[in-house]
Amino acid sequence: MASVLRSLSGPTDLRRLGDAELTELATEIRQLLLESVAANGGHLGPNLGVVELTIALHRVFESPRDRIVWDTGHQSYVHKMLTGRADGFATLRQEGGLSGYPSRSESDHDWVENSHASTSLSYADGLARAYQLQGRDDHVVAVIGDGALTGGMAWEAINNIAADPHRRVVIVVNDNGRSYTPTVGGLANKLTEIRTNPRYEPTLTAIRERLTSGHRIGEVAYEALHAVKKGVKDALAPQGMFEDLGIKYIGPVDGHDRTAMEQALLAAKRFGGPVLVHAITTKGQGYDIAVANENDQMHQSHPFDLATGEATTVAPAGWTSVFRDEIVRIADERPDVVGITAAMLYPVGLDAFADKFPDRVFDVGIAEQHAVTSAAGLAMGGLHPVVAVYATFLNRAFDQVLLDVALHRCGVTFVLDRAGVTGDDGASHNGMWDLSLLQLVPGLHLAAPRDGGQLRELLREAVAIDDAPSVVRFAKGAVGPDIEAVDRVGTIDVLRRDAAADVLFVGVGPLAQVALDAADHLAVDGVASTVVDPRWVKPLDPAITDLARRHRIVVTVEDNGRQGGVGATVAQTLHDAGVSVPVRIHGITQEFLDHAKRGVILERLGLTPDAVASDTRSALSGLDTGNTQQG
Ligand SMILES: Cc1ncc(C[n+]2csc(CCOP(=O)(O)OP(=O)(O)O)c2C)c(N)n1
Ligand SMILES: CC(=O)[C@@H](O)[C@H](O)COP(=O)(O)O
Ligand SMILES: [Mg+2]
Repeated sequence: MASVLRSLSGPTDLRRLGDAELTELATEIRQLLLESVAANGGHLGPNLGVVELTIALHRVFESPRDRIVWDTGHQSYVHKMLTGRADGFATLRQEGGLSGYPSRSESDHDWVENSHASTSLSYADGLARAYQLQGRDDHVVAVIGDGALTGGMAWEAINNIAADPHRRVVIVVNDNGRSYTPTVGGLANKLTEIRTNPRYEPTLTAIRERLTSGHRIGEVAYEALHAVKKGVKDALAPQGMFEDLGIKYIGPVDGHDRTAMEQALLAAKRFGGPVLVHAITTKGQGYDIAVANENDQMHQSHPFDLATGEATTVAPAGWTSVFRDEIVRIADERPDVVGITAAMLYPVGLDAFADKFPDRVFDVGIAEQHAVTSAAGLAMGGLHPVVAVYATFLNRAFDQVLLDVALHRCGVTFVLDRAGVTGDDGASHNGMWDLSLLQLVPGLHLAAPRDGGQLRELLREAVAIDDAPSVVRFAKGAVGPDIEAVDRVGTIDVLRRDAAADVLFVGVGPLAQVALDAADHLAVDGVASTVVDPRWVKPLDPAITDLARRHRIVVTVEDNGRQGGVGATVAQTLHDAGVSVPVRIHGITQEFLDHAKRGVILERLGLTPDAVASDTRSALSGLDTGNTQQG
């Protein structure tokens, strides 16, 4: 690793560096970002875009006494390098290595680990209120992207922060005009105007020259200029909106001009009340291949070749690509079907639909709550919306699913990508909640396809439901070969049927293959099994009770938290039907999982054929000795 970065033991060392060293530091940081993300994958574009901004932040503010909160946290690599963790970047996002997001166990400089967007300003408001009550004069800084600023929570926080002229919160808007794709919405349009309006700077220069060239140089002229400048700026950008709310606006500032950033941040630090610094940056700055990448400016990269920017590991056709193709076929047949994305058009696979039917796919920004309730509105208006989000991000819209969609029996289909263990992005990204949360929603239909063929079939069954919410959830990454059923009982697929079977395996989604392989392991010991895939895990087909009655034990396997998941639902269903067959529930332990590869985590959780077979063997022998332990 290079010299200036190596010489830093923490952010205070930044203040002894001169301009030349600081410029060299920025170069070295970019080189380390490129090397470590090319090797490990990660968020290249966002971090290349905040190099100067982060250096300026840590020179002006005194972390950790001053709290710096990163919204979403995917752009905190530079912050990590400047707070003593540059050496760790060889292990970025690896098991036991550096997390790709802030991590309290890594550093006292890190505060928020949740990578769900739009939360930073609420943390900042809370921290600042605490400081006010304790009479502390420390500073709170929240760095929020233009994308995250489209999230509803951000505006709830702004409403509160602006309420008190003494609330010492510095909001740094990192405005690069992009989430993955260009950020959308009225606010984004105004921010875009200020970034790209050629009139803005020459107009101000011309006014300043005219006013200062006349005889009225001095306060009056300055005030006139200031009033006109503000007038011009108001015409171009929403900072008047912020100031009208009670938040001082500073900017727009070139976020790659470290000196300008430091001046703006110093002014904000001295302001002593709610203040917003509007930084204009470029995602991918310093790596032209990223800047030129139309899809997402290398927002989230797999390991790649530095020379070409091309991924070095070609990801096999995944679940998302199956959905991407099938939703276009459905859209061809069903003019009432429309798509909704929360700023993730490509990652959720709605891009092909949007290309073919641009008027029928809506990007609402990072606004999942709005997405869900506006979908209810679309359904009430006679359309059939398909809301495509990552499973974990639906959590924040649970109330909207429950009471805006289900209560009104709206025909809305939710497609949950990245359901189950995702791994690399840490605890807040695993889609381990939906099979539990959605079990609570009256009337909702919930499907977990085991392969691509079932995804296509279940998606069609879902969009055919027009009087209730329907959900289809699938995992991150590669999709296995289709698993043929030997029979179908009600909505349940029978995948294996041994004669006089002792064990009934209930394999959910892609873990149906784990159940099949575990049955193979047991067959070697002479243990016979039936393996079923419920397909619709809600409502669970009542045939499950008759199937269970004919076995000595039921073993469920799912890629969701154990608490309240499919296994728990099966156990409750059997209990309610008076079927006393013991149930072994295999799922994700109900805890926050540290980052690691999906396969490593599944192994650690015992969601493998060996582990499931071994547990089943001991459960069966327990039955033989009279120990009928549920679990
Ligand atoms: C609630 C939620 N929805 C979606 C995402 C996925 N996501 C991660 S970063 C990102 C874009 C963020 O854009 P912005 O805030 O402008 O930050 P930038 O990457 O441009 O620095 C999105 C949509 C998320 N993290 N949280
Ligand atoms: C930060 C964020 O929420 C996403 O960018 C996340 O990294 C998703 O990654 P995948 O799309 O690779 O699952
Ligand atoms: Mg952005």
